[in-house]
Amino acid sequence: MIKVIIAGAAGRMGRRVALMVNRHPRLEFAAAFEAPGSPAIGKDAGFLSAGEENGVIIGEGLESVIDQGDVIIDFTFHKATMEFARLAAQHNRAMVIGTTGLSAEDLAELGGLAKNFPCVQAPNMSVCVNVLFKLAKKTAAILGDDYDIEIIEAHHNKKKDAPSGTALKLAEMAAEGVGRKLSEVAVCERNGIIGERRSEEIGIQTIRAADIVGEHTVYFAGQGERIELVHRAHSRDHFARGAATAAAWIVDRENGVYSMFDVLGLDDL
Ligand SMILES: NC(=O)C1=CN([C@@H]2O[C@H](COP(=O)(O)OP(=O)(O)OC[C@H]3O[C@@H](n4cnc5c(N)ncnc54)[C@H](O)[C@@H]3O)[C@@H](O)[C@H]2O)C=CC1
Ligand SMILES: O=C(O)C1=N[C@H](C(=O)O)C[C@H](O)C1
Repeated sequence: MIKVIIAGAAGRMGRRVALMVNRHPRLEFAAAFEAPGSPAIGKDAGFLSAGEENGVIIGEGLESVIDQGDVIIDFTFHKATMEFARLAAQHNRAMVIGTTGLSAEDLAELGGLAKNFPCVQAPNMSVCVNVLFKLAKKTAAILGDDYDIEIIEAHHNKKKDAPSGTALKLAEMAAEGVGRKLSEVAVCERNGIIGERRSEEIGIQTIRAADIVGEHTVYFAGQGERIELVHRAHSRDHFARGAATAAAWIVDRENGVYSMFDVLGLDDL
């Protein structure tokens, strides 16, 4: 069995990941940890996620549990994720990184660190969303420059980063489809007398409200008609299931950074 360490085990995602790891035939939930000072430290992770004790007591920080597992599943906060990646590189532990909000510098550092460990990093672990990424690129490529591309994302009011990592990836895929560089055409805010929309813009707008799990819509709008590509998450379980699938997949890989396209075999689409 592949032994899994869950980072941020008391979080919204950490709790669902614990359930999906338990259900996976090749994975064993071996250890869990939380941020120093978290009230969850010392509690049973199974009790937090499923209301039933499973004997995995939540530790304080990754160093306290890193020897107990083969692969770390991380849904925490970007600064913490980078600390875990540095430790994973030192101890040659595999990682699955679902945390969003990693900067371009963070991703460049991760690429260097991953010479010493294998890692799946993806802003969305859902099968349908990864198919949507491919559809966004293909649709943009088919429709070309005459269609305005706009993205709207909606999430719960506890989310810390904006736009969502998924919205940014959708924008990147659409930009690739029409041969644009996202950093040159992304527009994440509109307010005041902003003038007419430049045709090459890719707009990304954010909604934060109550308990919305996660919704993404990509508009391709032409004269008199539009296509909308939409994904709505009904719960967090499909993200967690994707992370468990990635954990079972990554342990046998060479060092390096992989995506969910690699895990799901979507790369050639
Ligand atoms: N890739 C994907 O499919 C998905 C990614 N996410 C991303 O996952 C991240 C977490 O989301 P949620 O679970 O909703 O947040 P959350 O705030 O409910 O959970 C994060 C957990 O990480 C813990 N944490 C923070 N710093 C830590 C540290 N230094 N050491 C150990 N634990 C630490 C927190 O105490 C908290 O329990 C966000 O970046 C979110 O965007 C969320 C859903 C799906
Ligand atoms: O914070 C969340 O909840 C989610 N975050 C991810 C993102 O930023 O794209 C994925 C999902 O939409 C849920």
